[in-house]
Amino acid sequence: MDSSLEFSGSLGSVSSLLTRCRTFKVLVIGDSGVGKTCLTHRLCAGEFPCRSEATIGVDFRERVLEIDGEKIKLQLWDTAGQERFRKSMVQHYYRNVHAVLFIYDVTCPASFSGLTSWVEECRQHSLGQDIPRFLVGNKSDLRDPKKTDSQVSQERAVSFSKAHGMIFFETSAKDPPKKGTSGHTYAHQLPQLLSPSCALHSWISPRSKGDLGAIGSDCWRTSHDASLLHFY
Ligand SMILES: Nc1nc2c(ncn2[C@@H]2O[C@H](COP(=O)(O)OP(=O)(O)OP(=O)(O)O)[C@@H](O)[C@H]2O)c(=O)[nH]1
Repeated sequence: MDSSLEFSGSLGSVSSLLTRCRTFKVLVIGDSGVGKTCLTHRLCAGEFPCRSEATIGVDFRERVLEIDGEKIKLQLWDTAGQERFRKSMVQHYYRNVHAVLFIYDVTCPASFSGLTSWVEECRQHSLGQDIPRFLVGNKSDLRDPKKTDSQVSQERAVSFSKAHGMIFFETSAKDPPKKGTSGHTYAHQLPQLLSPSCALHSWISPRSKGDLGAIGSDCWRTSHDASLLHFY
């Protein structure tokens, strides 16, 4: 082989090694129909899908973010909410997870009550307390300030998130909220919520490898850009 070709070939593989980005696995769980597929689609494709069917097993969506000059790949695992579509795959979901999003539908109190079984599933799969957890109330575009009884109040969600060491926010995969509602954060801001500049940074940074114990939700809260988290 021509030696110059050989040389440029090896340079190519070195550069592909250098540009390979670190990948972070984010597990998305919650009852069926709360909008996990739509949210992950919004985050990765930037739009609300015109059609969405029940997820069978798991779907993967990826988004590359540049954080502190480094390219980071978020790999979102959109898991099935229906028990019959999860079956024996569940243990694979929990392997090497970097963060978990617990999703509920703000207009469906049953999906909020269902969160306890998702927390329990995490416990059964020995998810460490150092793994960042987010509580996400989806479909805030459907929130009606006049129908408070049939919706999940933000106070209730804040209290749940505190009890379980989660960061809470409401969002909509679809539309902005109606006038008169508050506390909304757009879905496309979620990558920032997961960004190393708030918490993943200290977590993934090689120099803080020995410091995992210090990375709890309080640390996330205080280091966050407060404008993204309307409740804290
Ligand atoms: N208005 C509104 N509808 C939404 C929103 N997100 C999802 N939906 C609708 O809710 C329904 C269920 O959405 P999916 O994303 O398929 O729900 P899922 O949680 O992935 O459901 P499974 O795959 O069964 O676990 C669909 O009809 C969506 O169009 C939202 O933010 N606002």
